[in-house]
Formats: sequence, C-alpha cells, structure tokens
Amino acid sequence: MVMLKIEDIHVEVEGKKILKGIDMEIKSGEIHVLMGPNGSGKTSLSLALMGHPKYKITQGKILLDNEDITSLETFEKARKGIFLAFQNPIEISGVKLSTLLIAEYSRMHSSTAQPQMIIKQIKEVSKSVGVNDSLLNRGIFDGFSGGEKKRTEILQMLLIKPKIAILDEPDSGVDVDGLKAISDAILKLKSESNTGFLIITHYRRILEHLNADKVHILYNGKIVRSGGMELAKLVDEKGYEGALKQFL
Ligand SMILES: Nc1ncnc2c1ncn2[C@@H]1O[C@H](COP(=O)(O)OP(=O)(O)OP(=O)(O)O)[C@@H](O)[C@H]1O
Repeated sequence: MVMLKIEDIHVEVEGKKILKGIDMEIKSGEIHVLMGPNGSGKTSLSLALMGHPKYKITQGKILLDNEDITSLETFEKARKGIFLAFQNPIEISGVKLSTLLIAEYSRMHSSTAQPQMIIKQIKEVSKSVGVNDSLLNRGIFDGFSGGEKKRTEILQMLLIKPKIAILDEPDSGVDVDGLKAISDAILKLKSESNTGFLIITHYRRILEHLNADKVHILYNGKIVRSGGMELAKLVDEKGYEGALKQFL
C-alpha cells in the first residue's frame, strides 16, 4: 500500500509564510479533496509537494512509503510516482504535444516501439477524455482552450498512471461532458492502478461523480476541518464564509 504522508508542512514563498503546519495522509485508492477560499494556500501546497523551488518547505516532512522525499527535485518526485495537474498549465509552443506524450508513454511502458505505434495507443486513451487528435500536433497547450488544457492534463495522468495524483482544480473551465469524462478517468485510475488522489476544487459538482474519502478545508494556511462529503455540501450551501463561521 502506497501512502503519501504530509507531516507538519510549513511553506514560504518570496519570504511570505503561506502554509503553517499541514498534516495529511493519502493512501492508495483514496480520494482526498482540498477546498478553501481564494488565497488560502491550496496551489502553494500542491507546488511545494511537487518541489517547485519558489515554494520553500521550511519545516515538516513529506514521506512516500516511509521514504523522506521532502528535498527531492521535481523530476525525482515524478519518477517516484507523484503527478501534478496544474491549475494553469503553461504553454510550451516549441514542443509538440505528441512528442511529450510519446516520451511519457515510452518511459511508463518501457516501450521501444515505433512512435507511430505508440501514437495509436495514445489516441485510444485521448478519445476517452475527449482530447481531439488535432491537438496532438500542436505545441504543448499552445492556444488550447481552458477545457482542452484540463482534459489534456488528465490524458497525461492516464498515460503515466501515477501512484499519487494531485489535481489542482481539474473542473475549472470544463464543460458538463468534460466533467463527466474527467471524473470517469479518475475513477478508472483509482480502480485499475489504485492511485491515491488529492483533488483541489471549489465546487461540489465534480464530487457528485466521485465518492471522496475525505474533504479538508484550508483557511489561512491551516487545515481547519477534515471530514466527509458533508463538508463540501456545507461549503456549497453556506459559502466559505458561512462554513468557516462554524469552525473558527
Ligand atoms: N510566487 C508568489 N509570490 C508571492 N505571493 C505568492 C506567490 N504564490 C502564491 N502567493 C500568495 O500565496 C497565497 C496563497 O496562494 P495560492 O495560490 O496557494 O492560493 P489558493 O488557495 O490556491 O487560491 P485560489 O483558490 O485563488 O486558486 C496568496 O496570498 C498568493 O498571493
């Protein structure tokens, strides 16, 4: 059983304290949801977990299967099976999306097959998340719509089959069909690869498709409440302000 254990993580950005002691345990096959008002530190947590150099972990530890991975470089964390789908993926116009996906697929499957063969496999998976074949020939995220970016990140996740997937607002800018496709992809990976998830969202809509194991509410750099789906329902009905009044 794989487990990501976050122990008392404190994070600073540009000298500003953002996270002030976060604890969490995500086991294989579990879906954890992180909610919290704008600016509470959700993206900072995801970037710090993945090793972004600007998001400095000043205290605490990240353990993957009891191994301390706190100070590893981003590529080392990725190789150990941690995946991050960005809130706002950046465009890399000089590299074709198909080149990136073929490289990811080849490494994941230790495949030495010809790129034409690999791309056939990739197209099968991309169909399932509604990524149009024409996007594969464009630069990475180059001019992609918001929803196309989100679907493409999920396609990468399906090809990589990570142990732990951190998804930063996978539901933002996605249409109703996209939301269903993304939720189905999460459930497929959970059941087939036993991936553990940390999903950042503001909305209960995506959670209607997923049976989340835990919901955490982040406020001002601290988790102020953890519980079940009733927390997401509370936020949906009362807003963060109303919900937080009950915890603080
Ligand atoms: N590179 C940076 N430089 C300065 N401040 C930063 C930087 N990155 C994040 N912050 C600040 O850290 C705080 C937390 O930001 P973060 O993006 O983690 O919030 P969030 O909970 O993900 O918000 P949202 O729901 O709006 O996406 C904010 O006040 C933000 O302005």
